[in-house]
Amino acid sequence: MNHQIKKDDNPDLIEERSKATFDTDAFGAFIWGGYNNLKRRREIARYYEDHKELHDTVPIAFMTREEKLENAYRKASIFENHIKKACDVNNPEEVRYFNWLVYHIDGHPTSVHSIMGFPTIINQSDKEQQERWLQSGENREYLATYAQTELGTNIKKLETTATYDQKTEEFILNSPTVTSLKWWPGNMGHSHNVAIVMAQLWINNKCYGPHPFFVQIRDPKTHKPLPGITVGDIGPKFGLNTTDNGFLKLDHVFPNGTYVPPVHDKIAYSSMMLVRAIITPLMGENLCIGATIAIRYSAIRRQGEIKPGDGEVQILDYQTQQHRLFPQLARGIAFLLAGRNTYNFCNNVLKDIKNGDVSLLADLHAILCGLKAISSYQAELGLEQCRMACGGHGYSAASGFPLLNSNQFNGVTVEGDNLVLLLQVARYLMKRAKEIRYEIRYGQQPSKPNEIYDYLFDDAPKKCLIDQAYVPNYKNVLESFEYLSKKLTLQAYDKLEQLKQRGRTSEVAWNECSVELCKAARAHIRTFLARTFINEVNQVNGLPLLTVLKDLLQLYLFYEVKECMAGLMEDGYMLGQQLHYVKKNIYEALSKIRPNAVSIVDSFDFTDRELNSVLGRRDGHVYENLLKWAQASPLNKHDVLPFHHKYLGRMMEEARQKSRL
Ligand SMILES: Cc1cc2nc3c(=O)[nH]c(=O)nc-3n(C[C@H](O)[C@H](O)[C@H](O)COP(=O)(O)OP(=O)(O)OC[C@H]3O[C@@H](n4cnc5c(N)ncnc54)[C@H](O)[C@@H]3O)c2cc1C
Repeated sequence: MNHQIKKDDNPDLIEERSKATFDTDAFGAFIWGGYNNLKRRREIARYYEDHKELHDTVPIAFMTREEKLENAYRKASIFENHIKKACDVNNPEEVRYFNWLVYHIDGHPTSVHSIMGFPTIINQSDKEQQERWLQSGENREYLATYAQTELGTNIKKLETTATYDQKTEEFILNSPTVTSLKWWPGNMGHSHNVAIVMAQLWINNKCYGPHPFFVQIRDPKTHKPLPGITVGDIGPKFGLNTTDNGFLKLDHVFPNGTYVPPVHDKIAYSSMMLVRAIITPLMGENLCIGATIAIRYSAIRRQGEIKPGDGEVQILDYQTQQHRLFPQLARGIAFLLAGRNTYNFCNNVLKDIKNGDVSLLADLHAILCGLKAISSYQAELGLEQCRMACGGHGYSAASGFPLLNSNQFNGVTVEGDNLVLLLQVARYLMKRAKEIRYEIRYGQQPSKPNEIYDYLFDDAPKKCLIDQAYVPNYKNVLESFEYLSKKLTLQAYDKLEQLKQRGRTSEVAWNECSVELCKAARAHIRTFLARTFINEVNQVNGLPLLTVLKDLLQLYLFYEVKECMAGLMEDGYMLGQQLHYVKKNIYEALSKIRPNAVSIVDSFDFTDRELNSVLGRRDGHVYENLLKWAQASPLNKHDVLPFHHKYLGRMMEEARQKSRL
């Protein structure tokens, strides 16, 4: 049963919705972690809808950058009055959802304080600092950005210095070179007045590595930059243009406070870990939003015939359209599920770290790096598929894709460039490979199961067992991923060791293996994503929902096998005939998903505000609203543009006069 059916909607959507073989609310509850969460999302969305002062005055696609910022500043100033009424402020998911509804996708002027600056203060300050800065930070008496990246430096070699002056007992922060300028921190350009600055700590001519410093960059009252601070916006970007990413030059600045070392040196990265943990479900959500827009539009768009004379078909009936869109849907769901799992894992490990237990830190770090890299990359490619699937209208801002996709572009870069992150996963895998080769497991109790990488130590079947069984065997597919991941890990390790034996330094050998190291990392994350999806589906009760989830899982798993078939086939592990079974499974899953496709995307329960797309509207009334959208364009405020006669008009008039001569 589809709960979105409404009498006056587009008849094609009503027809699609009436075919649902499962309950869309049950699916929604599965996706959002239970019926109560689904209910709370609806209540929060209703609150947002009922409070017009939180809405954009015009679609932001029609606003200049300054107008976007002013609109977001306006909302930020009333946000606090509303959030306590709209949400349980102790529930991060409710807060995130309300934020998303109010500010939507293009960033906003308090975002970095909430997701990076303030969490850093919470996680990395001592008791005295907390007394001074915690409550006031929560009240937003100040707004803190997180300033790590520099114009031209790499993280390990940050050039910003924090030198301890023994005489005055003060730290002096400095940007000694042009490349040391902080560049990119969100909201630093104009909105925030405090920066958590990562700087190399120098005491007595000895460098203690990068450490965070709490630096007041603007006067709390006048908001003018403080002495020694040069700060501003870095200019327009691909997306996120409602965020003022900034530059910062520090000229002998004295931050407050004394230095207290963290419980563990890795805790300095806890803010980044938390953000990475949030990124994967966000990537899933973005991809599901793109799939929702494209699938709904494909259900109302009729173009061409399949059987001559039978009339124009919905473009969703073309197998190519299904093959383009449904895997994005399945991947989006896989990221949502894996993201939810790792977010919980991350919070638990961060608690452990605070208590001095860092035993799971490496596992967490590797999984977060890898998931962030894979989910952001695949979401970017997938959203582009969704855009292309909408033809010409996909290119219009009315589709929502220009804003959605251009903002997605930052996902592969922020919080660590994807390739650099994959290489970090590979470092972790190389440690495991060494353990396998030497038959020892450093620092691990063999009795303590570790689902993330235990498979690397197990003996998987030497032959791929994918067959043409009527019911696909997911275990066989998972074993194939495990086989490939282990093979690529050991191959990369052996090659590294051989290169070192031939005299290469570790660093040079590493660089010469880096493409293969990234492949191993991708294979490890693919295995993790597949296992999580299988585990989640296995926990579902209720046959109608289970059936549709299994269709999506079937598509997900076999599509991923197809993506990595070269690796599976090159050593004869998988045979040509098995590839045939894989493709058969994909096509079969596409046709099973087709009748439920609109109901699946309806189950996400995205509001029109979230979709921000004329093409993806819930009611399916696309064409009349495309006209309304176009008419709202500021260009159409005038019948004749004010500068027309000055240029084009004059040009045409002069040409006409010349031809009369
Ligand atoms: C929208 C946006 C918001 C941001 N917000 C913030 C913020 O709030 N605070 C903040 O501090 N920073 C922020 N950043 C900066 C961001 O974290 C960095 O841009 C990102 O980590 C990549 O670093 P980089 O720009 O120095 O890229 P580079 O390190 O210069 O990477 C360029 C290329 O070189 C390759 N490369 C680099 N190193 C290696 C290596 N070791 N091995 C192999 N290949 C390598 C990369 O794969 C990449 O292809 C933001 C960036 C963006 C785009």
